Amino acid sequence: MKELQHLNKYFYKYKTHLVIGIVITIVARIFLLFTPRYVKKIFVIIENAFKNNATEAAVKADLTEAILYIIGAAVVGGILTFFMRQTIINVSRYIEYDLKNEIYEQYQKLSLNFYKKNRTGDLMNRITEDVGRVRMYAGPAIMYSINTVALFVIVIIYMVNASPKLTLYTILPLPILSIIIYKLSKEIHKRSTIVQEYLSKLSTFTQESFSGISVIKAYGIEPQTALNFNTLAKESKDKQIDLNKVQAWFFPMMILLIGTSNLLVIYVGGMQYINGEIKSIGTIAEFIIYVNMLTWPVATVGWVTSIVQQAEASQKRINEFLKIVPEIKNNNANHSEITGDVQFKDVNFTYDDTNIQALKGISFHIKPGDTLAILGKTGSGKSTVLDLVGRLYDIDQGSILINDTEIADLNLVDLRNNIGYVPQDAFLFSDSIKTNIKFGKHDATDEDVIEAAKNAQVHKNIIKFNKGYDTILGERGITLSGGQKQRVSIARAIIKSPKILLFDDCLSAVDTETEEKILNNINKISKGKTGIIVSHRISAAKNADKIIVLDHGKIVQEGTHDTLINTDGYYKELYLKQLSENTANPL
Ligand SMILES: Nc1ncnc2c1ncn2[C@@H]1O[C@H](COP(=O)(O)OP(=O)(O)OP(=O)(O)O)[C@@H](O)[C@H]1O
Repeated sequence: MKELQHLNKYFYKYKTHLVIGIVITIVARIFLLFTPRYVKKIFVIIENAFKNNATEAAVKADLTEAILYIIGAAVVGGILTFFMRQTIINVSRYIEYDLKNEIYEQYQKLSLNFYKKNRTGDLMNRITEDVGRVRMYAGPAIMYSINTVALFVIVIIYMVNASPKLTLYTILPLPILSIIIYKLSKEIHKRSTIVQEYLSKLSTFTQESFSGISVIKAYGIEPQTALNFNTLAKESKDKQIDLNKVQAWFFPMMILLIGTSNLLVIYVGGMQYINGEIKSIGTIAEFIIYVNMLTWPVATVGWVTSIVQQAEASQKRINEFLKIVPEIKNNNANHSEITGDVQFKDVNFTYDDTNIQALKGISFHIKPGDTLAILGKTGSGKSTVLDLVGRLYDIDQGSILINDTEIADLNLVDLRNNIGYVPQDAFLFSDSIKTNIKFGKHDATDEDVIEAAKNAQVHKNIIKFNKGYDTILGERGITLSGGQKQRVSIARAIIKSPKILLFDDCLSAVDTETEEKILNNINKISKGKTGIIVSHRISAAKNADKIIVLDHGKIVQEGTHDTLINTDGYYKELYLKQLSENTANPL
């Protein structure tokens, strides 16, 4: 229960609902317990009528009164039971909602390292399945526990009053029932976890094969894929049948134990009646109803125990994530003015997980409004420089200054709001093109969106789609070409009009002519803005105010296009190579 203490703050938050729920539960039980007592009364009325030769009218009047009491109590009890669920179960839904938000907020704060260390499936499971199990504790488990305790206390008092000996025999099989249900629930949970695992394996497999359907078809491996699917589906079916075997025991066990208790009541009660220890046969009828009333709540003791154990395990997993202190923290609550002056001073950076030293002693200075181009072989550290400017990671040694202030001392929100980042793999959400472009600036007008798309040279493509800017992208929508995706992603960055623009090899999928146009537009609109362009192409770098060439995390060349094409080294080699390759579009 230690882990579940995390929920206490929520129970406190919804204390009024909970208290009302508990009171309603107790009152509802009291009303529902009118039934057995009035059933006994009916027996007594009839027994007395025979003994005393009562008139038919008098018996009818007494019976009608008793029946009306039973109906009235059942109606009130039913209404209160409805409100019991409406209060306690609703609280569990509120807690589920709060907990999901708490986890999601924490996810957003955690750094990229966290996402690399944890699988997406695991992150999703904690916010869905684990929270779902915790909800079962916060709602049904609490409701059934209160219900059971309230019912038990009241019923036992009534029963002892009626016949202590019969009470003892009646409740004797109940603990056995509880233990059996507990064991069954545990086994059901164990087997259903396995079933769940197989279901998620099956859905991951299907999802991957649909995403990679073009590769599957191109390689003609449909029969093999179908065979793999069949194997997984068969295993999944076998596990489901295993589960059904245990589940099938649940109700027969309950019926058996209820039957045993009923027989005991009839036998022991009958003997007591014959011996004159109980006065009315109605007591036996009353006890039979008690037994049936108690069975379900007692069975739930076993079920609730298993729910609490599962919730404890799930909350433990959730707490593991909630306790992680975000690596990248906002160290400045005040507003930071960002102008776009970016300076790296002897920066070293090593990735934690791979221990790869991606940057070694990097130094450069970009003044507001200037453009820096970074070139270098694959894996030389270019993207890492951009990630560090956006403070996606904190550095090990050296310093990164923005406006002469250490990057870690700037307000993180202001820093990121002033950065427009276009990643290597343009990621677009399954939404309209317009929403994807507006992602960087929610209050952008339609004119702003069109302007940004024009500058990114993608407007003409968009208006050719039937629904233009309202065209939906992604799974249920259309698929953009690699170059179109990159340009929508550029429009998303420039619409923000940020102080610093970061382009990570984001023009690789567009032809050099379009690249030229985009770069010209960016030059025009980014007057006074700082740009860092990572590229493998000279065409993207040649107009930059400064160019650096990286190799194995070190700067091996730096200068302008004119100086570098006249200096032996990587830049000149690349220039000559691309010049000969691209005679149609001279550099
Ligand atoms: N998230 C990461 N975790 C661990 N190591 C990384 C990570 N990203 C990059 N690296 C490693 O750091 C080094 C520099 O990578 P980086 O992505 O900065 O290179 P790059 O020059 O941008 O490459 P490319 O041109 O292929 O995009 C590489 O050796 C890479 O394997």
